[in-house]
Amino acid sequence: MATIMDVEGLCKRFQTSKSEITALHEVNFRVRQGEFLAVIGPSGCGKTTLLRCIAGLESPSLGEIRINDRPVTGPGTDRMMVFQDFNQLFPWLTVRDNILFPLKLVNRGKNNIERKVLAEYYLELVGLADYGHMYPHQLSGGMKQRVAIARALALSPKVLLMDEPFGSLDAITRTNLQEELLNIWEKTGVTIIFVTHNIEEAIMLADRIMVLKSGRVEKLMINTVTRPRYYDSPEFASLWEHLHNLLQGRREKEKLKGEIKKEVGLAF
Ligand SMILES: Nc1ncnc2c1ncn2[C@@H]1O[C@H](COP(=O)(O)OP(=O)(O)OP(=O)(O)O)[C@@H](O)[C@H]1O
Repeated sequence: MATIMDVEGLCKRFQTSKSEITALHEVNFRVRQGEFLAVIGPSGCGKTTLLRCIAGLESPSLGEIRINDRPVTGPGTDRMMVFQDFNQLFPWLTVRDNILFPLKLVNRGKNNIERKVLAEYYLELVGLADYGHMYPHQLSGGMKQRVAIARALALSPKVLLMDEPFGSLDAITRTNLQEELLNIWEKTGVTIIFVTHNIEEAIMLADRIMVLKSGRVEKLMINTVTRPRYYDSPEFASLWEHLHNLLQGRREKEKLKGEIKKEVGLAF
């Protein structure tokens, strides 16, 4: 499939009053049209910064991000973001109006009737057709996240950026929403970049998994587990262990131990 996004030599530095923090070092990768890419890594490794750079909410210190060969220079409706926070909806608007508001803002749809049809379509897509009249405070966390997904998708983004969207949900709701997201992804064909701390979630959802460590791409690998995926399958467990070891740095430690042993052996 065609490449939709190129990230080339991306570096991001933040200047604080005391020091300079390099959140991303020379990050390079491509994303294919319709791909589901998961980004995992320890806290502070640069996952959110990477998404914010792609969203155009941060500008790179060096390097470039291109969507369909066009450099990203700021936010745009071709890249919509869904956050972890349940409070990303407008609390004074109903669920339906939360979806309609950005549609009106960017003038999507010919008129109000067409926009309402669009809003209903996306409410139905996320399983909330009967909840359009309700206000965010009347919804559960999982329902709020579904509205946020519907609101983002209604703008027909080329890339959906998701920053730990299910991170604050209980395990059962999280699993349900993962399944629903896969259905939505299949129906819409949207390209998704999904940040998570959770190895299982990355394996369950993604076509490829990027491991970020200290702002560098440690590994970008194809998810070889065949779909539909099951937590208790041997191939799932084997990839989980591999990723877990990568995140824990076990490989490097073992390599280092081996090298020390060799040196000690040589010395004596
Ligand atoms: N606006 C900012 N100003 C200064 N430093 C920042 C800023 N934003 C991020 N950083 C720093 O950049 C590094 C990467 O942060 P980032 O939020 O991208 O990590 P993360 O992998 O998303 O972490 P977490 O998983 O905990 O959300 C951290 O050291 C963080 O302190």
